[in-house]
Amino acid sequence: MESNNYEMKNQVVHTEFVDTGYGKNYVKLLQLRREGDAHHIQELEVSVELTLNNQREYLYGDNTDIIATDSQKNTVYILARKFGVKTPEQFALLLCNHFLTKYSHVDKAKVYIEQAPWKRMEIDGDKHVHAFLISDEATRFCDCVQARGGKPLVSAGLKKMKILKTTQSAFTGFVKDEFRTLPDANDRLFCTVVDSKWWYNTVDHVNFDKVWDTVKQVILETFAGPAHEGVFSPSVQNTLFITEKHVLAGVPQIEKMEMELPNVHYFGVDFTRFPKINFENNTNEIYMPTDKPSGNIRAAIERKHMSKL
Ligand SMILES: O=c1[nH]c(=O)c2[nH]c(=O)[nH]c2[nH]1
Repeated sequence: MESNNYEMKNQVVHTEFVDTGYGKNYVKLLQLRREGDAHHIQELEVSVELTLNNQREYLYGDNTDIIATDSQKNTVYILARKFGVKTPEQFALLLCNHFLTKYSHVDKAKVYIEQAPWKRMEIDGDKHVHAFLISDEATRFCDCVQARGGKPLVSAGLKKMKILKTTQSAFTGFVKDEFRTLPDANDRLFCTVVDSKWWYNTVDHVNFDKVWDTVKQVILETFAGPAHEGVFSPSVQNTLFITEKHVLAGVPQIEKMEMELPNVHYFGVDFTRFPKINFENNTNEIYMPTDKPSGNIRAAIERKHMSKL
């Protein structure tokens, strides 16, 4: 990065660039592919960022090297039209490769894509050929970063997936001191909003759609357990770690995974404060959903490559 000396109010300030980048955010596109009556859609929001090999536009107001963010936006549409969008990851790779090969003064290209969660409508149990419904179960996203001369680094993720279970969750045995008021909970509700991201160790022959579905299923199964028994969770921390372990065990192309799980609290309402009310003898349990504050638990794990000695 270029360094520069700037004289300001008779003082010379020495600075150098730590990082630069510019691009177009949130370029929205919908791809429609018609296969006879069967139509397929893919809606994406694409953000592009380029880093150039010099900073003359910042330093001197010299724009000769700037590939306008407007041109970057056009590139998104042109490449989608020319090559089609197969998966968000494949499209991010295509864009990074394009910017690095077309412009020799681009040092690094970064693309972030979010996919709109359209699902095919079902009418009378049949999948509709051309009608869709947005389902915000989870948001799929991916990231691709490629530096000149380097391999593309692709990560993908799943966020905003809210899940809840009503038993098989406990939290006991934590620090007992003068700051503690929370009692041990042997059986509590467990609700979280999954935010996860994983990094690929290869981009060759990866079925990105299949991996995304697999990771989502592993997260759900590790949280919920078998349909009729469930699985016990001693803490959010332990469930988070076991989920990441299962993902790395199940998908060899994933090198590293991070998750952030807020602990969305559901507090029991204290009905002993209403001594004059007769609540009958029933099984209604009433909780108070509390979105803030929430606990927040996060961890990232990566493969440890053991030497073969
Ligand atoms: O699973 C949990 N982990 C914590 O660290 C924690 N802290 C807390 O108050 N409740 C919980 N639950």
